[in-house]
Amino acid sequence: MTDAALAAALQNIPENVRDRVAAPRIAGGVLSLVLDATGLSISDRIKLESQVRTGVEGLPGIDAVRIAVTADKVHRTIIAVGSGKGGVGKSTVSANLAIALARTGRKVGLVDADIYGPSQPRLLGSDERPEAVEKTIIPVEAQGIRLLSIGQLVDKDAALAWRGAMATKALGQLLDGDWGDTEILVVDLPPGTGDVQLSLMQNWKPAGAVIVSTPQDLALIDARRAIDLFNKMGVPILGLVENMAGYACPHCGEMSDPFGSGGAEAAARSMEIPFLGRVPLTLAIREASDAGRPPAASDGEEGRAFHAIAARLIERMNQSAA
Ligand SMILES: Nc1ncnc2c1ncn2[C@@H]1O[C@H](COP(=O)(O)OP(=O)(O)OP(=O)(O)O)[C@@H](O)[C@H]1O
Repeated sequence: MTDAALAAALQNIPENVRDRVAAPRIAGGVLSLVLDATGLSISDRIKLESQVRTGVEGLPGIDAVRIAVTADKVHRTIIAVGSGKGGVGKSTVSANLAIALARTGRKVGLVDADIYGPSQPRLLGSDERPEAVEKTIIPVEAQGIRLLSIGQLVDKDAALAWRGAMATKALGQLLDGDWGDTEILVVDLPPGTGDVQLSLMQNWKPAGAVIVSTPQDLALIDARRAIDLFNKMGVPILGLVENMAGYACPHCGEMSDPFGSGGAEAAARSMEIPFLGRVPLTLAIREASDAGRPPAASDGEEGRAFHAIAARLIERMNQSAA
């Protein structure tokens, strides 16, 4: 009878989730089994357990059901995106880099931890509010990536007034969100070298950092400071991105270099860090970004720089993992 009851119970579990069931047995009318929820988000895990329970509960020979849910830890690579000062396009680069990485087939998430200007919801054209299950926030989906932003949790002015402890607590909520099978988590940091940066490095150990700078000397001096901090904390610099490098005339497309050219690449060389590439200053990038249409999400000319930078970043990640 027990064998027959067990066979009937397994038959009643939907076929697409049967692979996740292990060690089923019936003893004293209690059906027990192990359910493998590896890679699933909390809400999908709850759905899976309920599907199995609904399938087997009340069948002849089964008085009670005990399900042990297990999950292997998904290996996740955290990439911090920092800059020495504000306004250099760190958020623009983070968003487009995350999208470009996702377009290579990886599962990518973006954490907007910039308490001074959480702009990712606007850049990704998403005004969806994330929900929470069992106090864990579930990222929203936008432009092929998953997103959690401080800007989704509180209004802009509230975040601006935060000091140390509050900002790091918020960072924790974002990073410990329900990222499911996300493989790469890009973290858009506030500019400079403050509590959020320190907390990220101490508590989440990013695999590496990408530094964004403009070609101006001043920005590069600031960038060096950010690089120093990552170095001191033992976080490898994956590379430097030069943003707003050269101005593309919106009429004729001709490039000019109001701030000189090659400065960031030379600086990267002198600091012995990889140069990941440059993104030109163009009206099209600004307009698309402001309209919530990140250039990297389309195949147009403007996205090309970001795709090339993502490809170089992947090479670097592979090298530093080897
Ligand atoms: N390559 C670019 N071409 C044209 N405009 C750009 C480019 N990169 C960024 N911008 C524009 O510059 C402004 C600042 O960019 P962004 O918000 O990404 O900078 P940030 O460094 O994250 O700033 P903050 O530190 O204030 O958050 C935005 O209006 C953005 O659209």
